[in-house]
Amino acid sequence: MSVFLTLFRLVGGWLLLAVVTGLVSGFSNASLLAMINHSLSLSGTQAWLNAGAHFSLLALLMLTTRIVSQTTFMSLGQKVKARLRNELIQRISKTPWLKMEKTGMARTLSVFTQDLDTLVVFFVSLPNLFIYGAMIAGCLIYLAMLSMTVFALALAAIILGSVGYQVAHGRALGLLRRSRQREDTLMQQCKTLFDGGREYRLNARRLRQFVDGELADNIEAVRKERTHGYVLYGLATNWGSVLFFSFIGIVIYALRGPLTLESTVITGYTMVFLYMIVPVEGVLSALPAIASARIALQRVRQLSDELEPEAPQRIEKAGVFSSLSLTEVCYQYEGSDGERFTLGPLSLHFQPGELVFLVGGNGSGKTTFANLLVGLYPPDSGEISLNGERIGPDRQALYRQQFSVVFSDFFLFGDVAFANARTPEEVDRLLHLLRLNHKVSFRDGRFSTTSLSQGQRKRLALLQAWIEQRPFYVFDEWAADQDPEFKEVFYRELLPALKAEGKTILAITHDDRYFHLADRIIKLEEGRQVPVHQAA
Ligand SMILES: Nc1ncnc2c1ncn2[C@@H]1O[C@H](COP(=O)(O)OP(=O)(O)OP(=O)(O)O)[C@@H](O)[C@H]1O
Repeated sequence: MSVFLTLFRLVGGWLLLAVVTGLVSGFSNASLLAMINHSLSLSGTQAWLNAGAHFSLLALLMLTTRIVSQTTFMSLGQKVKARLRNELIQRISKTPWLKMEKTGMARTLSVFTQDLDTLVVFFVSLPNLFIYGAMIAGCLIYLAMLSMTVFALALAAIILGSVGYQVAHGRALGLLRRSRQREDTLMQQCKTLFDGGREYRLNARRLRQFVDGELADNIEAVRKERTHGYVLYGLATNWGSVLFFSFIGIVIYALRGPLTLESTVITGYTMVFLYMIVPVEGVLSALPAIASARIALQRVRQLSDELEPEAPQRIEKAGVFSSLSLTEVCYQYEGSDGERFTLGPLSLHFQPGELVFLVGGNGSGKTTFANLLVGLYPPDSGEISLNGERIGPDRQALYRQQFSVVFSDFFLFGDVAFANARTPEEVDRLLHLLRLNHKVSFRDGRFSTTSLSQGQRKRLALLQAWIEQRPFYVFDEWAADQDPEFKEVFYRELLPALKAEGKTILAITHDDRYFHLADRIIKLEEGRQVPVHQAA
């Protein structure tokens, strides 16, 4: 029932319309049967004509309500899908980066595609559920009118069928739920197949191990769980059919004598029973769609809950950047194997126009510090102040807008968000300085191409950051994949030019031959700041 309540919340009155028209269609369908049965005993032209007119009206009602129900359910399926997609996208866009990182793209994509499609399939099967359900209910009422004893027997068969169905259903649901979780892993594994595509091609053994091992095992596990789940549903459906036919057989052949049923009454029963075969099987085969939809909705809701949005943000304009302070700031990773890495406690101060280098060995916490500094990771303790004001949870978004970052694994956009922050002449000048002017042009806020070498792409990412005109720049090992000539340009021309504009720069670097150019060097070791011993 919770599936319907959730869907009702999403589409409201339209769902009610689709359900009611479906029920009307089903009941009018059952009434048609009663009418046909009744008409067989009529005599006289007038009586036939009257019955014919009733028949036509009822048939028209049954058909029009069926069409309305089917089309409404179908369009509601797409509506729910679009609505949930929008809700999820809105939520993702408001989720702090750390939560997104933890949730992972594979699971999100899997919910976005498979689970939402499952809901659409559910909506497609809903008309049958309601129309057939009402037909069965109508037929049962008609049966009750014909004979209460036969009706009681039918009810007993239905109860027996439901108990059997529930047993299979509980087991099948568990299997389907487990297989859906496996599909997330499968999605992640397919991503690995692409992300590591080059490395796999260069290492055939690794590729085979992955494809024939983990990946094949998972595909097989999904196949088994799905097959078992659906076979159980199939068995439950057949159990329903067996009961149904046994019931028909018992009533028509075994109870005909004891119940002293006349052959005209028997004809009536037979018609009702035969009429019920299609709806009974239709309802039984539509039931797995409800189970799948329930799992899909649970997964959508779970993802939505996990993607908890940031605290409501204060609407205010940032003042001119004058200082940034970190006081006793700490951040800790909780590794899955219980291993922990702690950054801090760190107390640091930054001012406009400062060029600061952040150095330290691999794994010393430089990138973690950059994420913390720019507000992508919230500090576990300590505080960050901008222009002397503490940055609370309600000012995180505003705080982040102070920074332009080129991460070591940066994402290169084809356009620039703040195209007017620099003039086209300034952009052209920097394109020249970055030696990109022969490759890329910048028009109407877009770059002509991003199909460049890795080093060139990184230069373009720097250009984008520069165009944004933020007060604080962070470069994570920006020069690592630049040629020596361009390293010179970066350290001796670009960084000083940004500094001359009054920008604060934190550059994570291992290039010790340029360390003397920094105003200050921060060195990290195992997450803690240590003194720098710089060669003269
Ligand atoms: N997502 C994560 N979950 C758990 N631990 C992490 C995570 N990311 C990094 N770490 C751990 O935090 C430590 C610091 O990592 P970080 O990436 O900040 O180092 P770094 O100084 O930037 O290293 P490098 O010079 O190699 O880029 C490492 O020991 C790493 O194992």
